Amino acid sequence: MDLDAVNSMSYEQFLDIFGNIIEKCPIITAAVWSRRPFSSFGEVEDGVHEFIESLPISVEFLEENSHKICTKKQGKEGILRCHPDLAGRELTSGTLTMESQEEQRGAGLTSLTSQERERLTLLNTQYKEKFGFPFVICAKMADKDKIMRELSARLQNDPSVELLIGIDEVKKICHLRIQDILRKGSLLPTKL
Ligand SMILES: NC(=O)N[C@H]1NC(=O)NC1=O
Repeated sequence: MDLDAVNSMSYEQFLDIFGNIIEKCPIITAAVWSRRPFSSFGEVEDGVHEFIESLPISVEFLEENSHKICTKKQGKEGILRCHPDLAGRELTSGTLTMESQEEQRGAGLTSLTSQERERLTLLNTQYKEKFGFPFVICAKMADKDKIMRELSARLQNDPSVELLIGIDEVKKICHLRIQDILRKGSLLPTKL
């Protein structure tokens, strides 16, 4: 299978293969299909990035009777909220997506000591209480020690900064998931 094969896929086939390149957000893949024909696999990724970037993040202040009313626009946060906690409930209950299961296993999160699991759970809870979305990091580019360190450090960030870091991590996860699909399906990219 090559780029021509991908370009000739129905949207159902495209979704079957690329539907989870952004965790539990097949709507993004479904939208990107409209951009065919792709002239490189990088264009699939560009389509994903553009979709994500088009989602709002800003906090708007409206004036009403001289009172400021804050209306949050939460598109990008929604993408982060589709991600499971690292070493969280879904890992324990076996309900992670195949991709996430593999990524978390690779980072050593399936073989934590009970002390490590407790610490990670505590940090994840503190993070979600502060930011309102889960801590997201590209697990394939980390190991359990790096994940703990980053989680502690990122807890200190400002919410607006943390949102951007989280979205950057989502893009890294997406890149590696596409690479994985290409490798497993012998879809070798000519330029990515
Ligand atoms: N919370 C979080 O970072 N989740 C993820 N990271 C990753 O690499 N795969 C995930 O599911």
